[in-house]
Amino acid sequence: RADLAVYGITDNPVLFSQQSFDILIAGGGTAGVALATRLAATTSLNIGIIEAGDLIQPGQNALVDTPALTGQSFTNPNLSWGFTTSPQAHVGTRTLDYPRGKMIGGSSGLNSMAWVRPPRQELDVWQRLGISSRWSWDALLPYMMKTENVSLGDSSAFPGSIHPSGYDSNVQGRTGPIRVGYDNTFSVQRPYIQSILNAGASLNQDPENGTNIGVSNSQHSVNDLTGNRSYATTGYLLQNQGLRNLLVLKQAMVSKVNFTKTPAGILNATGLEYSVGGTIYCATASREVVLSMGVLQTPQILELSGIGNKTLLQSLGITTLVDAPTVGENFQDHVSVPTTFLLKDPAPLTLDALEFNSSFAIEQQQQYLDNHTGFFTMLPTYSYHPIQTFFSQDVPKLIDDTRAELENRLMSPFQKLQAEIQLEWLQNFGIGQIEMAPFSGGIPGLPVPLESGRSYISIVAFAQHPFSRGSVHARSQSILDSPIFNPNIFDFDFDRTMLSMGIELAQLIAGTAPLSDLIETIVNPSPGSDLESYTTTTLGLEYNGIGTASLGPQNSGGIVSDDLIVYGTSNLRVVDASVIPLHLSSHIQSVVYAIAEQVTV
Ligand SMILES: Cc1cc2nc3c(=O)[nH]c(=O)nc-3n(C[C@H](O)[C@H](O)[C@H](O)COP(=O)(O)OP(=O)(O)OC[C@H]3O[C@@H](n4cnc5c(N)ncnc54)[C@H](O)[C@@H]3O)c2cc1C
Repeated sequence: RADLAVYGITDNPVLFSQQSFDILIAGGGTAGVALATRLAATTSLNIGIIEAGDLIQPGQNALVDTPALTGQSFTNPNLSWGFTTSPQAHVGTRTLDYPRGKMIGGSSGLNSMAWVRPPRQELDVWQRLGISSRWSWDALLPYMMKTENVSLGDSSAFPGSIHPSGYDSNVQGRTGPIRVGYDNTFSVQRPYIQSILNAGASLNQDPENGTNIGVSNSQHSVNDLTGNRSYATTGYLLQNQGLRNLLVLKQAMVSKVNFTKTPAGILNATGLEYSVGGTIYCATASREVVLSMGVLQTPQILELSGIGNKTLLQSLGITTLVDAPTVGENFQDHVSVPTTFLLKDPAPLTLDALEFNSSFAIEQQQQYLDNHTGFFTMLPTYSYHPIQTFFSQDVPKLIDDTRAELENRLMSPFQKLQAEIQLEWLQNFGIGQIEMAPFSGGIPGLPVPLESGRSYISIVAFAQHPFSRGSVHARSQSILDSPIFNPNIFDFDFDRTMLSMGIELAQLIAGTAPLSDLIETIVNPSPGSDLESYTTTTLGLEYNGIGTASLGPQNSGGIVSDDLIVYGTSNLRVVDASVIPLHLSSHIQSVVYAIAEQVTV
């Protein structure tokens, strides 16, 4: 097979349309870039990617590179799509921001870099949903390892940790494209860790080995050689720029998948339609088309291409090619609530000091430039806990209440099965229900504002297995109109209860020595305030959305088969976070990369 006439990265839509591709990928994000680069490097297939965002070169934008600046890019229109939810009925009609990466590398260039391995049980349970063991822990582990290059670093700073001597090369990858480091800069995280252990949490020396319960030295997708983010662009694409069978078109919007129909009525994807500056172009693929546009836009493009709920498509004036009522349904994400505590003066140095102590900020900037370490590389520590660890007395009532809530609901068989599994998990000591993450510093925008010149610790609780299910659907026939996105937050009271427990747990940790010795007072929620209204105004999503083009049998609501092919088509595949059927007690980028790594064509 001849190589492409042009390869690398281009912004020329005409040149792109003239190439002979075997495979076209819509969306050059986390999964899209990982998949394209692997396929191009290991096969002779000609691969094209169409990405709406730009290429951000290493060193070009500190908001992408610098760990401690994570969060500042979330609403930056040059880097993020900046989606907003529909008004949320159960939280006072609030709308919430929902950032998604808009650049080559997608959300891997925007995210908070937590690198977490999900637990074995939570992947293996997919088989109960009718999904093949091809997606089990044992099957995915080699790919989770293949994507990572874990650097041991100096983790002796972490209280109680035996790394690197506890490092297990049977489960940790050492040669993959994404550089992963252990945290090595701690400020108030250190007393926090001692306090959460003193409050009853366990220490986990080996969280990558199938059980992630307890406190461990956290990993992040940060390159310890540069102190910068490691992501799909730097790890996969820029390392493979010489591949003559890979071409990326940047700053172009995919607007539709083109199909022909076989005599048997099966759709055959022939290529993609895309627009640049209002002009429509087409590129063709002789073998297959892959959708990797992420959890909100993959279902949107399916619908715009005629695959979705027939009634909805009719209302938008779109001809239905495959009636697939569950496209865009089954959305799940973790929900979170923050607490903040004012530290006594003189306080330990926190990230707040970068704002009010200019000599410290200059010193840290220099350390970051010289040694690639220090406060500019600092990210939150995270840990996972079953509710039994801290709230065992509440579990029986919680289960009864949730069961009663479920009995009154109209649910699809797929949802019912998921809910049954989640109920069982409430009695399972190996399933994390609450993630706790301490941030060294205050969080702006909460009801009680930050006092300048003072230092804080913030503790955020994240519910890992909400029962609520949301949806995302096309708003119109145009890809330029953002989809209607309803995460349906707190549709189940269970989810609210989890966050109330999270606030209680944060207060327990902050009230336990040695952290308690450092704290002057709790600031948010303010003492005596109404917790329900506090949670309503301050809750957030964790941006780990999944499930909108789910793996699963077609007759129970799955959109893609075990090989990720969309039902009703012969060669349209979805490879991104949309295919994950049931939420995991972990951040998910490591799983998204592994899914892309596992695809063979
Ligand atoms: C703010 C934030 C923080 C997060 N924090 C963490 C974390 O700390 N740890 C963790 O593990 N996970 C985290 N996540 C989740 C994780 O990053 C994502 O789940 C994962 O990156 C999703 O990968 P994806 O391939 O599904 O989609 P993406 O990486 O989002 O890729 C989709 C790509 O498609 C492109 N695209 C969309 N529509 C079009 C179109 N019409 N035409 C052309 N291109 C298009 C987008 O621009 C994007 O590049 C976070 C996510 C966000 C957004």
